[in-house]
Amino acid sequence: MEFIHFIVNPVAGYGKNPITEPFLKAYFEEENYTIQVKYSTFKKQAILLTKESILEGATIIVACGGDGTINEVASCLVRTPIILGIIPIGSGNGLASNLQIPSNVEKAIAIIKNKKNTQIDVGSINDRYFFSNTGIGFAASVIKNYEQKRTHTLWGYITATFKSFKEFGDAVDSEVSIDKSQIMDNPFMIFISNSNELGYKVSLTPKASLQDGYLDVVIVPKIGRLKIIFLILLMLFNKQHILKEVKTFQTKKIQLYKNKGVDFEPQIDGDVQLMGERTLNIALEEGALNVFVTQPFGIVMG
Ligand SMILES: Nc1ncnc2c1ncn2[C@@H]1O[C@H](COP(=O)(O)OP(=O)(O)OP(=O)(O)O)[C@@H](O)[C@H]1O
Repeated sequence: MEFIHFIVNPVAGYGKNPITEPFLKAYFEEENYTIQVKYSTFKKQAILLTKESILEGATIIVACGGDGTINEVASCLVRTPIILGIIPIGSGNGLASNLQIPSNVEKAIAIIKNKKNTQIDVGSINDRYFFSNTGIGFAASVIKNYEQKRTHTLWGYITATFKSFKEFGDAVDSEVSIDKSQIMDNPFMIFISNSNELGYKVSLTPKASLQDGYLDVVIVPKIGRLKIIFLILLMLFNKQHILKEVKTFQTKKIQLYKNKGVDFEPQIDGDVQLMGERTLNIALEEGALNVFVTQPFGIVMG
C-alpha cells in the first residue's frame, strides 16, 4: 500500500486545475493507494502541509503547482526516503520541464504510477534550498515585479521585464564580492542554476544538468541599456553567450558578499526573499532528492 499525499496550490498557473479527491481516486485505486489531498490557502503553507504529511506517514508526496510550490514541498523532503511526485499546474513549470514531466495532468499522474524514480541534485542558499535556480540582479527584479501582478502568465513576465528595465537606472549603488576575490560594482545579474530551464522553454543555462553534481553560474557585470535590450533578446533564443560580457562556469559552491548597498534580495525558485544577510553561501548537495520521472530521464533507480 502506498500512502500518497497531494499538496495542491489552487492559485498556481491560471488558478484552474482539476485536482480534487474524487478526480484522483479514479486513477489511484483504493486497493493499492491511500490518498489525501491538501490545498494551500496562503503563501508558504505548503511547507506546513508537507511537514504534517511526513508525520502522518506519507511515502510519496506530490507537489501540484509550479516551481514555487515544488520548492516548498521538496525542501521538506531533502535527504529523506520520501519520493517527490510532480503535477505541473504552474505557469512556467521550469523544473518539471527539465524533468520531462508534461503539463498534461493525466500524463503526469501516469509518471507517478509508473514508480520510476531518480535522485537529483539540490542547491542550497544559506538556510534555504533551491531545485531550479537562484540569483540576484535583473532576473530577481523581474520576478519581484511579476509577483506583484495579478496575471501569472507569460505576458505577466514580459510586462515585469519591461518594468525592471525601466527601473534599472534607479538601482541602489551596490558592490558585490564573489568568492572573496572578484569585486563587482552594480552587477547586472548573478544567476545560479541547478536545472536547464527557467520556464516557458527559456534557458540561461542550457547545459545545466540536475544530476551532474555542479551548479551552472551566469555572471553579467554592469552593462548599458542598449546591451540589456540585446541581452534580453539573446536570452529568448538561448544565445546569451554571444555577448562577451556574459561569463558562465560550473561550480560546487559560490559565496556572494555585499560590500556596499542594501541587503541581498535573491530570487529562490521564482520567489523573491529579503535575506537580511550580507553573505550568501550557495552550494550543491548531490543526489539529495528522490523524484518520480519519466522512464528515459537520467539514472532511474526504482
Ligand atoms: N492559496 C494561496 N493563495 C496565495 N498564494 C498561494 C496560495 N497557495 C500557494 N501560494 C503561493 O503561490 C506562489 C506561486 O506558486 P507556484 O510557483 O506554484 O505557481 P506559479 O507561479 O503559477 O508557477 P511557476 O512558478 O512555475 O511560474 C507560491 O509562492 C506559493 O507559496
